[in-house]
Amino acid sequence: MKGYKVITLTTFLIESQAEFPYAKGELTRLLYHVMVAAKMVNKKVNKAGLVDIIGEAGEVNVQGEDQKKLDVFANDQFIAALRSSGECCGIASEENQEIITFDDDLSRDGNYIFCMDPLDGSSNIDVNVSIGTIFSIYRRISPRGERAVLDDFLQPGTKQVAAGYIIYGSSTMLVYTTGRGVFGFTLDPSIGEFCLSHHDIKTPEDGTIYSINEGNAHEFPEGIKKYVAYCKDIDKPTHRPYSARYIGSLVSDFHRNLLKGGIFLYPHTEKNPEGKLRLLYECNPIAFLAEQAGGKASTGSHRIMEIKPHSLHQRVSIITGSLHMVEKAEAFIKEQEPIKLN
Ligand SMILES: O=P(O)(O)OC[C@H]1O[C@](O)(COP(=O)(O)O)[C@@H](O)[C@@H]1O
Ligand SMILES: [Mg+2]
Ligand SMILES: [Mg+2]
Repeated sequence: MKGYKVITLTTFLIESQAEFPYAKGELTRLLYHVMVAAKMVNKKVNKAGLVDIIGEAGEVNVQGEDQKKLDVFANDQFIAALRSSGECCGIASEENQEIITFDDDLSRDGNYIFCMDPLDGSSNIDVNVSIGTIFSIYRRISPRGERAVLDDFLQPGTKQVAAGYIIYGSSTMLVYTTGRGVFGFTLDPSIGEFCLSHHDIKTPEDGTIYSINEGNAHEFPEGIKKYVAYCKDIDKPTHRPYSARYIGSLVSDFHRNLLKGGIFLYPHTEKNPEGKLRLLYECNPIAFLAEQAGGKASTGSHRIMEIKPHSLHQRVSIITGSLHMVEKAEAFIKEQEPIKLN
């Protein structure tokens, strides 16, 4: 039987580390523990209907959302794995109001902080639609050995040393970047290993898929309304109308568009005047991956990764995906901006 060349994520992490002469293996160990937590969550997700992981946890999180049992389970798994890595001195999580820091000396000496959306696409958990985990890693700015502080987390996305997501779908994949391209690993259940399946992913500069929740269309800013209308126009030479695809899990919508070409938009609306998605653990990691794959990520007018965060759970508008499609959407938004008179 024709097999495939097995390059496991563990091997890949170790070999990539060799490219950094001064590396001490700290980031490798941290990413290794992310992989371990992903496997734990994957095991639960795969049998979500059979085990007691469906439904509400009975708590409301800092976002005012009802926490799902799987939100809490994933949060706990990642916190435990990151702690035992000894490389992580603090965590910002969608499910926790404040930053999580550790008392043990080993973790306090950790050089990295971790921002995470432990379970993305919560509204899809109970209906067997793909969901994910999103993460972003920074070097701390506070001194090693001390407790991590809020400022360690309020760094612009350009300071990320690594970012990625795990998608729990028809297969389970871990996709990440350390600023040297984007790589995808698929979990092979028969050997329990994430194996390299997508080398140096590049997203097409143009695509024919647009992803936006049109249920909010009446609240879209004018520029977004115009861009969505443009996507629906009939114009053969430019392959329009584009196809509308919206899963409602950021990870899954982004992943599809990353591979096929496309654009994902979640603009600000009356309901969410700042936008819905969170800068630290949804938009910044997605933006880093998009840019590393040759795509783009903006608020419509500003590069997401240049935003200086002011709070842990800050929300922003996001437009991300294929380069030319994002530029087109930005042009429609610019057109609608009031002309500034000097
Ligand atoms: O239901 P809406 O308003 O379209 O929002 C869907 C978006 O909200 C999210 O579910 C928010 O993430 P969480 O599930 O992690 O809270 C995104 O995954 C998704 O893109
Ligand atoms: Mg999310
Ligand atoms: Mg979430």
